[in-house]
Amino acid sequence: MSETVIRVEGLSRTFGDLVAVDDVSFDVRRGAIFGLLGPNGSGKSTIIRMLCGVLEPTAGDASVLGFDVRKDPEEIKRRIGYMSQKFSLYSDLSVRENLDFYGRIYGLPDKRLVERRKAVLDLTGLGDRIDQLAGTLSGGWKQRLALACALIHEPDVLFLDEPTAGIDPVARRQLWDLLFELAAQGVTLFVTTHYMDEAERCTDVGYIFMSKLLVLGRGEDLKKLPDVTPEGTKRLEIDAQNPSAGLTKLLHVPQVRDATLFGEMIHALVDQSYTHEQLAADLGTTVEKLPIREISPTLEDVFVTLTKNAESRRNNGEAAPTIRLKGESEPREKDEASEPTPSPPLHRDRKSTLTGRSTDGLLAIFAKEMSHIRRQPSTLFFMFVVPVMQILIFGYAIDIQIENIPMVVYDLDGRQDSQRLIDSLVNTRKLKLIGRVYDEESFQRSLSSGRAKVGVRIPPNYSDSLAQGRQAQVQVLIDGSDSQVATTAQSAVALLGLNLSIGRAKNTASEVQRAPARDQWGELALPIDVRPRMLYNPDLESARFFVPGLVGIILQLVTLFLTAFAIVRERELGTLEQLFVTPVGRAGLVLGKLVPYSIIGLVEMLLVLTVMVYVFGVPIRGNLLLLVALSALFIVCSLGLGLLVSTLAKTQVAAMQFAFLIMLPSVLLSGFMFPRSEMPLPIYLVTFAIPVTYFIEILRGIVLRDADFIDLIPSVAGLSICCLVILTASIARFRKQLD
Ligand SMILES: Nc1ncnc2c1ncn2[C@@H]1O[C@H](COP(=O)(O)OP(=O)(O)OP(=O)(O)O)[C@@H](O)[C@H]1O
Repeated sequence: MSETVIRVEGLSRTFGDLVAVDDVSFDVRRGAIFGLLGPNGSGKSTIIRMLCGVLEPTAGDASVLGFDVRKDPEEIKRRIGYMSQKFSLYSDLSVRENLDFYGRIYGLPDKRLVERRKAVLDLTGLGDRIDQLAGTLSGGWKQRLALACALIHEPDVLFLDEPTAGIDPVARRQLWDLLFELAAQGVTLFVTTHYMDEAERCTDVGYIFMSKLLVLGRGEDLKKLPDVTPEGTKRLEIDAQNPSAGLTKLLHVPQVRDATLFGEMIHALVDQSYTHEQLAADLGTTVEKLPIREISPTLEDVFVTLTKNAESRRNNGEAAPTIRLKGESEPREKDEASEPTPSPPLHRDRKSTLTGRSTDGLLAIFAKEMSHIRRQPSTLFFMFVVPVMQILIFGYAIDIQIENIPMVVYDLDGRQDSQRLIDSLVNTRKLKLIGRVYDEESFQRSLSSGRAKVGVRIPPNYSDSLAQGRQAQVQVLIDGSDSQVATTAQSAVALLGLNLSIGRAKNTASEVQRAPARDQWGELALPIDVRPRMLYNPDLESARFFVPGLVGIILQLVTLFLTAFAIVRERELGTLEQLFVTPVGRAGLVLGKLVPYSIIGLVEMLLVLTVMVYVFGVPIRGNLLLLVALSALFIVCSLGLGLLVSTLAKTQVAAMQFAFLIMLPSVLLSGFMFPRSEMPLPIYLVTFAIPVTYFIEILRGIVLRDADFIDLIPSVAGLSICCLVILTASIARFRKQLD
């Protein structure tokens, strides 16, 4: 008897209350083509996932090549190949890149990889298309590529989950020819399918219905089952003129136990005693005009009959035990003493660089990720051009220095003093004279139309009042609809009024020789001299304040979006599931995906800093190395956030929404736009949970104030805590999803 390669005993799997696989047992021998059939949702894929070591059984045991699916899933993954239901390779990589990626994932050394690549290309006939992008292959060729990738490491067992779904009959046949070739080479094939003709091609078949294995055996033996063609009955194929009408008639005939359409023919299970003449008469014709022949059942007949029987048994509350036919597929009696020993590898040369550590596959994933990035111009654009555009647009647009506020003057005095007042207003540079008006209505209208934000009315007696030492009143109307503009205008005119008044007061005091105070040179001076001095940003340029903060926001935006999308996209395409069936380690998977983006993050950071220094003229006063080191910490934190988003979002659209949800408070509450100290207490407390808050403090500290590490300890501590919490949460969630 041939060696057993897959052994399944009492295997069950539940998802909550749903029993997906119920007490299933079977054996598969080496070199067999074992077909598992069953309707949608009957549990076929769940069985495959358990056998591939990616889903833990709820009960029962299973082993593949002698390795227990619970204890040694990684050993199994190294030795099996898996081809999933839908195309789950990388569309933006070429045939060669896909093959090389899988080769490296399985740790094939370079020389071996070249040999194996050639072998699988020869087998699948893909050699001419080696540089074609996988996404541009037709359905049949895609499946060949999937098969080639699944074979690159010479697996002993190949699991194929509905490999021919959605491809044309010719491509289907060609794929089956390849499978026969593999079986002839000694590879064991485990195939699930809906197609009965494919079931006929299998050496052994199992039929699963509503999570239970109903029948198991060789196709030919199954067809002879008494349940399928009970004693005293026969199966006929009837070539009726009008098969549908004929079927309806036959279903009412007592001797007809069952009838169904097979293309243009009627297949009927009838009593042995029911003659062809009677049948022809029941169909309203004669036996000469009605070709009838006795046939043996097809596998479809077998499964349809067994399903009906199982349903009626189930309805009667009876158990439906698995029907097992003698043969290789029959499970052995469980023998505790003789635990199966791992089979010797079928293939000779299984050299591999796999270490069995969790970092296996890191380099392969890293290289693949870099290829994705290279291939996608939109990603490159998003990574390098968008940040520069953002910093330029935001840096210029977010300018809180308000100057040149439009002003109209209604000068009723029109003499030298009033002109001096107007000149002084313009000289503040906060106000810009856009016109003069000569009547009250025009004065009001220029404000109500929004043409001017400030209106200055100088009374007719302005010069006289000054000359006579009386108080001169000047009316200034300010449009308050934009509070920032209004406040600037208000303080500009108030300050100007005060300065002009002090000037006049000084002159008067000088004339009467009554100085309120004198400076050290004996000159007339103000009694109290307050001297404010601006540090770090003496000209109060808003670019200096905003641009370093922008660096932090842009860095978070790009790294967060890229990481979240890179992982969610892979999940959406099904390639992540495909990767889980390979020996790639968890750390290898996570790091392989994150490291490229952290490198990109750092490069991007330097790019944005360059724009900051050379375009906005904001020099970095502090230590650049310290800035880069702390930026690296922030990038790790941002990547962690991306990973977290990828564990929460199932689709790329959802990832986008989650990422925005994170970005909004980062922009509005981090102190980037509005000072945190002005926020209400509850919101202020929330700002401590936003990582970019600390990074903006660090950036402003190093860039503007030459802050050193000691100055930054509180921010570094805050950022480190955020980083730790986010990474722990995201890695824990990500790991759980891998299990
Ligand atoms: N991760 C899961 N969580 C919850 N239910 C699941 C999960 N995976 C599978 N199921 C359920 O288990 C049952 C069996 O699913 P399975 O995918 O194994 O069926 P299948 O026979 O392969 O169907 P198909 O031919 O459509 O692929 C289905 O009802 C399915 O909804």
